[in-house]
Amino acid sequence: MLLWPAPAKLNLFLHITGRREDGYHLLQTAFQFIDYCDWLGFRPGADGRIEHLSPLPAVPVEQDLVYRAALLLQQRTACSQGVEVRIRKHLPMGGGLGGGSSDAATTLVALNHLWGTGLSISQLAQLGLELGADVPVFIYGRAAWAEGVGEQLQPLELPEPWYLIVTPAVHVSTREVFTAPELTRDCKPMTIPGLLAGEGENVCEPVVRGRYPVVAEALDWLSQFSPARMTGTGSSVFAAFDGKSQALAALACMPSHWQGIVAKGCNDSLLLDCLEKTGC
Ligand SMILES: C[C@](O)(CO)[C@H](O)COP(=O)(O)OP(=O)(O)OC[C@H]1O[C@@H](n2ccc(N)nc2=O)[C@H](O)[C@@H]1O
Ligand SMILES: Nc1ncnc2c1ncn2[C@@H]1O[C@H](COP(=O)(O)OP(=O)(O)OP(=O)(O)O)[C@@H](O)[C@H]1O
Repeated sequence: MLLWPAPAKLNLFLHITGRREDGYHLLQTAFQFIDYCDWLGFRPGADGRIEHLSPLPAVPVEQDLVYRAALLLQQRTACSQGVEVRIRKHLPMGGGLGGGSSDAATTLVALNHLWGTGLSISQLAQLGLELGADVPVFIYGRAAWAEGVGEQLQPLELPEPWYLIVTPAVHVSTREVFTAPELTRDCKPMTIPGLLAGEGENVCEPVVRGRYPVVAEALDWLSQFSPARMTGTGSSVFAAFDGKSQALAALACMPSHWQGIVAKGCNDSLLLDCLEKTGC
């Protein structure tokens, strides 16, 4: 069975410029992928059943984004086929690396191909947005400048450094951060040249630092090697290094109760590479 990658993302900065009427926050962010991923396997079947063969311990199957993505595509395209899905989960959950969203995106892209449902990439991205604000960027698979709730995307060419990503053992709820009264919601609009000149920060960082001291500790520890920042609403924090060996050397000093990943920044995601290689 072909395994499909569902890579992680980093938010290189994250600003909030306002709020929509439905309460969702208007963001500016830059997404870049890393070459570290979950792996998903799909076996299509004729009987219409969607079976999740490797459910996640803490997530009921009906709430799993892989199951929800498969069901959504099946229903919207009136597809009569089903599928057995297996996941090899590597990405930490609730870490701000977008693992659930990426699993959903890979499911939509893979099943659209395997079921022959014929949706365009932009139709898949629109469908994905119903599952989560981060899903569209994973469907397009290109590093991007994002606005709106993260669905207005412009491709970006960015340096592709090695990153050390540290995930302290704490689950940060995205909803909790976005409802925090102390969150800065009135950032002045930034521009792509500003990003490339090094401007930008993650406005969720002070909120998470204040509420989860272990994230503050991880940021402070990582900053001794290279400027460190939180991705998304945390809990993962990351720093860029010139080479893999420097990132691995820092990882070797990391306190053992944290999870650390050394990975390369990618402007094209592993999913996109896989589609290009297989000619899908
Ligand atoms: C923080 C980011 O990871 C940055 O990339 C994303 O904006 C979050 O995207 P996501 O995990 O796909 O988020 P969703 O599953 O759509 O939303 C989770 C919860 O976060 C809040 N939320 C999310 C995104 C957004 N732009 N504004 C919000 O207020 C909403 O209360 C929502 O109920
Ligand atoms: N396939 C899945 N993988 C991971 N989490 C899932 C999945 N399906 C549903 N979830 C739910 O989504 C929540 C967020 O998981 P995820 O790993 O995407 O967090 P995250 O990286 O912080 O995401 P984001 O930055 O997009 O908020 C989990 O706590 C879990 O309850």
